[in-house]
Amino acid sequence: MVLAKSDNNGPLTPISEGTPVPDSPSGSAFRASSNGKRRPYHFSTQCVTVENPAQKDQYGSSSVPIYQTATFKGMGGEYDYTRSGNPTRSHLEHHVAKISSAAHAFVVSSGMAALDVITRLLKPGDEVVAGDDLYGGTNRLLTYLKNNGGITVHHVDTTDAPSVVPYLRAGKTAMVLLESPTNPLLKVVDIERICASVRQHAPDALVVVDNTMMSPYLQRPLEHGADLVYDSGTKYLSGHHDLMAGVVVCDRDDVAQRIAFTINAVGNALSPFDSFLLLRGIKTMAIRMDRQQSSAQRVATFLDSLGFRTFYPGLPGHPGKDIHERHASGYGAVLSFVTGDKALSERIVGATRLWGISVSFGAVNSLISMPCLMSHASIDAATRASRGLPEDLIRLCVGIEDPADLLEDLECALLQAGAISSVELPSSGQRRLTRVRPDDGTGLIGMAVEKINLGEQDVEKREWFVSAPGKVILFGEHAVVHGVTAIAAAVNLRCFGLTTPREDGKLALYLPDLGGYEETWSLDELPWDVLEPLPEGEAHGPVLDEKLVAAIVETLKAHCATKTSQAAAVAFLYLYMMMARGDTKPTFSFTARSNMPISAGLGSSAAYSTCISSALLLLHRRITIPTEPAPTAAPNGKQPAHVHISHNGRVAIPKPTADEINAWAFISEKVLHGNPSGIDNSVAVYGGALAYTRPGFERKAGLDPLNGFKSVRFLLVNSKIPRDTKSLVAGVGKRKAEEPDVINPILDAIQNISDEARRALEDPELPRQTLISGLEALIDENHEHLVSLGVSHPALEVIRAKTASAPYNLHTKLTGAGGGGCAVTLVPDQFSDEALQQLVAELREDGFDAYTTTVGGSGLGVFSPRSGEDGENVSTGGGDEGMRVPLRSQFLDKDVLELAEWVEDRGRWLYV
Ligand SMILES: Nc1ncnc2c1ncn2[C@@H]1O[C@H](COP(=O)(O)OP(=O)(O)OP(=O)(O)O)[C@@H](O)[C@H]1O
Ligand SMILES: C[C@@](O)(CCO)CC(=O)[O-]
Repeated sequence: MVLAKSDNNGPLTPISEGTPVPDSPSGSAFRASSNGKRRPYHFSTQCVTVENPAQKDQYGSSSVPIYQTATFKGMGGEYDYTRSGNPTRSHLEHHVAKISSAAHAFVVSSGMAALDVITRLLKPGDEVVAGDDLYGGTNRLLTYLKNNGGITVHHVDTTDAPSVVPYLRAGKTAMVLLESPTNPLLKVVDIERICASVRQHAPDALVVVDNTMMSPYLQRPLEHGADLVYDSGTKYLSGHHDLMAGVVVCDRDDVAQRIAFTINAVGNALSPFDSFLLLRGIKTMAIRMDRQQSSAQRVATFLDSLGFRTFYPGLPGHPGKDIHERHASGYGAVLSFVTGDKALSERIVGATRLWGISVSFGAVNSLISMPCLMSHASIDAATRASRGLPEDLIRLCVGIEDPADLLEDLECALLQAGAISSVELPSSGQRRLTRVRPDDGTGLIGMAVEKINLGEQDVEKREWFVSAPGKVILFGEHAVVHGVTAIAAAVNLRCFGLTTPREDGKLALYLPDLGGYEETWSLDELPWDVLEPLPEGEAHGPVLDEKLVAAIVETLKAHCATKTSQAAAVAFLYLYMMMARGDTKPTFSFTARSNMPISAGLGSSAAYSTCISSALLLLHRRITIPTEPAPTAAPNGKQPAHVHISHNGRVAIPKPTADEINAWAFISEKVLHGNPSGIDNSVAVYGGALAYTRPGFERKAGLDPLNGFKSVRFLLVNSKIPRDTKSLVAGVGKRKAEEPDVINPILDAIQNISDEARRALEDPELPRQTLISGLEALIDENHEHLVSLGVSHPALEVIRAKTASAPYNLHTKLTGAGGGGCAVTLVPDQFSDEALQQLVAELREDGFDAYTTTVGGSGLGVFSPRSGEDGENVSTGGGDEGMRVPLRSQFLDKDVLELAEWVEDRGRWLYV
């Protein structure tokens, strides 16, 4: 079938040469216009005009007849056997190609059959890159091929386009499988960008898109560079849940020939009767979907306004909204949300009446389901957890019922399940729905915040600059959370924080590294009514005030943060509020920038936590930083009276101050990481290299400085696979609780490794070569244990293999939380700079980032008050927020590569 392409909104563009020009308006993709030129019909018009000019009906039937026959008489005719071809099916395929603006279309017996036909293009040894938030059935078929077909499958977060690149290998990657938006988390994939990366790095690979969530009405991925698109025709195309069908479309003739061969060979083409039904369903597709998606938008807005975390690309805060809008002309009719409690979600699903409990979507009837119990149950619980699929997720597939009925039914179910409560407002008599917090079942979220009389503001009048390093864990990550000793050192990559005073009574947070997050709060917007202030002189306890965390999260909802920026903002506001004393609340802007990769296992969160902790302690006047001792003036006023020994600012911040900063940085880490061991913030504050054992376990807790690392070179390689420390740490904790007999011996073995490394580093008699080769052996051993703990990742194994291959023969382990992130490689003294450069270049070619580094540098630094002239009390005059911006504007303008040097050059820094 050869048809013309359409633009993004549905109409077709002029027919290309060689295309058969249809002679009937109803079979054509074109309409006449007043100037005599033919113009394309709109999508909904095309849907109803089912006529194939090459296939005229002998009686002029206005509906395509069902050729319910297996065989056709005679020889040499167009059809002989329905497995190979059938007129009803041909009509349907012509029609599907037309509305998909594709050159070729095929219809088969189900959506999974469509994927089966496509994956038969693969051969043993091929690699497939697929998303990590896939439809359960797709996942099942890929797992089958992995186990039985010699195919390697890499599950990658395709919503982060750069993270796909490390897996694209010319000559190896044969297929990249995408869904956008994903089902059921509605994450958006940048199809166009990934297609471009595939063309660059693995030009022979086919990009295949499962377009079922959108249908050809809303999205046509062939126009964005995909090679093959398939749909489960059971969904929007048919629209009535009365048939199963799959659709494959493509433009490439060679691929189409191979697909046609497979369909004929395996015999899974769609039956004549189902072809007729599907053809009939398509006629109303556009009008059905218009109604469905407008209702979906209302439902999503309703849930979002109640404070449920709702996933729908049509909501203003959806992180993939812009990308989605570039690829599609609507947001579809599937959305999902979480309640915070699996049992509560089950009660909600069970309480609905109009929303049918069913798998699948796309039908005229609205459906509700819990993916973890239904459509995604074929993915095991651990994999679901590792892919971030919440167990309490509810998916809604919106139909064509009256939206008012749908909303009312949902509201009743939420009320009946106890997810919301209805309060009558005495003033107006109106009802107000309020979400009930799932953890205690009683407290209400979203209550009006009391206006707080802040009284006189006492604002510091100067800028404060702080900085803290990232870290590399050499031995003992994860095990350290459970009381094992770990060895870590500061790296020369840092986070920098700057406070700038404001005179407008507001607090602001600027996080340029997190997608340019910028938020300003009036102090009375913060949930002070939930805060239980720390009694004067008392330290924060070991447990977070979860009520306050939840209230801050709730406050931030209105500000539409992404998950990462929200976490950073919650930590900042939590510390700010907890540190506040009485009515003395400083107002300022805080800006953080870092020159290390974020969420890559190098402790970016601890560096950030240390920066906010020290800045907030300073601004709340809970600590003071000593001024740099000024050289005493000589009697003649010209020469210093005594020799001023330069320590480059080191050891200038006293230990009690550093301890206080570390304690609060740990609180921030708790907000960000759930159950941190405290090693990352300790390195960020104290710097150097440390052996760290967490308090509260059987071993003696402690924080012992270690020597011996300073001269060792390391290579840090960032796999660029994003991952979440919080869930990785939680995953290991869960395994330890469930399989103590497996996990505890691993933890003991890691303790032995840390002990051995420590002994070796502290042994002045040990020959250098023995030390290095001993550390290499321990690196290998430790990595194997981390693999057994389940925190490695294929990309980390690729990095290990590469660095271990000849001529390099280096030893590498994952560092930090794993699951992606960074690997650390020990670079022996004799290893040449040329070889190192060559290795770095090759790793970069493979899509990784690599940095050479030495470890053990300074910890927390604060810009000395005496040398702050650069930024003190200089007003720009034009500041729209009533703030002074001299340092800040320069800080924001600096290229990340120049940042460290520029910051250092500002003046005198004092370090722990
Ligand atoms: N420069 C920054 N600006 C703002 N927030 C930051 C910055 N760096 C880190 N963060 C916060 O820390 C989080 C990253 O923490 P995560 O634990 O995932 O990575 P990491 O600390 O780099 O790795 P690891 O803990 O495994 O060593 C971010 O999501 C963000 O909330
Ligand atoms: C995985 C972990 O051991 C290191 C993260 O950098 C967690 C921790 O110690 O907090």
